[in-house]
Amino acid sequence: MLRWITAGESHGPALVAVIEGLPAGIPVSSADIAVELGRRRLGYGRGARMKFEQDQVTLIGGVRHGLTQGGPVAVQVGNTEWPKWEKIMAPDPLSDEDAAAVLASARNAPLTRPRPGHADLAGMQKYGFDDARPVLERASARETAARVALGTIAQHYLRATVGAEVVSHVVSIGAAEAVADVLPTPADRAAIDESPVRAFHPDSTATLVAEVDAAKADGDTLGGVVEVLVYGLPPGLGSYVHWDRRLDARLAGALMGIQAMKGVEVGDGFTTAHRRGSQAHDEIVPVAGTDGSLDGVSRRSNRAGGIEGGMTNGEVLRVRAAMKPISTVPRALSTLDVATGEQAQAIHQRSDVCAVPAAGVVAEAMVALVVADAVAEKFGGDSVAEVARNVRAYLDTVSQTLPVATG
Ligand SMILES: Cc1cc2nc3c(=O)[nH]c(=O)nc-3n(C[C@H](O)[C@H](O)[C@H](O)COP(=O)(O)O)c2cc1C
Ligand SMILES: C=C(O[C@@H]1CC(C(=O)O)=C[C@@H](OP(=O)(O)O)[C@H]1O)C(=O)O
Repeated sequence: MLRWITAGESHGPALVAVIEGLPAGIPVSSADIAVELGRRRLGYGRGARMKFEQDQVTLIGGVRHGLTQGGPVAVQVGNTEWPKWEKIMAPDPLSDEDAAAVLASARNAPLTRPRPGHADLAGMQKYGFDDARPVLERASARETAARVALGTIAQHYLRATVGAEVVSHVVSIGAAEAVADVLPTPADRAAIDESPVRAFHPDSTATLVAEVDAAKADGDTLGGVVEVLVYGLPPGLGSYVHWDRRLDARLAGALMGIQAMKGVEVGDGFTTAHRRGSQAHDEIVPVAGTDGSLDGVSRRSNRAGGIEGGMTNGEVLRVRAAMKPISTVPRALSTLDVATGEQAQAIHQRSDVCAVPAAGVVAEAMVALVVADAVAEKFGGDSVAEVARNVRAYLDTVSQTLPVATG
């Protein structure tokens, strides 16, 4: 079982993340994590903050000379903007002089006009704050940098043990849909990252970019849909025996746990609900070996997205997440000022117009973490070699559970 947790605020000194339960021998370095964090910062429509702020990765524990050691792995993602926030976000009590300076600073002006759609108002009510600052500091999707750091390790674990690879792409932004003809494979990762909107089909990029430009020109914001695919998973990860062991349920929870995600689809999900059964399921076909005997099974389609009965079925895992539009809307929405009780316009200093491309990278991380957990649960093992051995032994067993020779 993998356990992991993140801590830290948007304008704090650093985010930290710890993951426990990984075997020894997973190759990973701070440079690998930095590459993934760089991917998360990209994307057409991101706000000014992404340009001037930088992530500083430090592996604090659990990794030696590029390999995990079997203990908890701790990662710190430092924030280069910290000096500007050092007093406003200071963990320790301030001297009278510093407290007076913070009170007078424009940067620390109380945020009393909560944004509809953000965590501000409900967070203030829940925790008893009269200022949205402490709420938005932790609700902010800056925290997803910590998840992507852990997701990098999860992806390396999947590659080293079961040989699985994760890829994500943007399916739509606002009302603009990407061309959907063939699914991307891991070989397409670099090409997808080269698109400013992380679209796979080259004809999609201009359409999606134009949608972002139009929203920006209108002082508005956008959401969209991202898809994550995992290639190379064995059948039998997750289980049908209990609701909280179902892999689809675990993936849905993890994806919905990303800030601003409001829908999750497994395979053809919502479309399948409109189909008849004969058009909904993935027919099973035997695969013959060179001598004509049964060598495996395959499917005529993959509408289920690689999961049946809460378990992987050996096909490509495919899930989507729907992101709502960014709630810090430049043409600010109506709210109340909690300091006066009067009608007001919601806070708007700066924000992303659209963060869907970045959300795809975060979704990859969440999927990798859930699938890595399911692999750890099924195969155990304290070293990568032991996990890989367990995987091979299981795959041999799986082929033996198929009916005997057909030919
Ligand atoms: C990568 C990413 C970037 C985001 N950027 C912003 C942003 O710049 N401004 C904003 O208001 N919300 C942004 N959000 C969404 C908020 O974090 C989110 O709406 C808020 O935490 C409330 O949670 P909820 O939308 O799940 O209810 C972003 C989300 C993600 C995943
Ligand atoms: C900092 C990141 O994203 C932030 C997520 C976010 C939000 O409300 O979720 C709001 C914006 O921050 P600010 O309100 O300070 O401009 C984004 O820039 C990041 O992704 O690293």
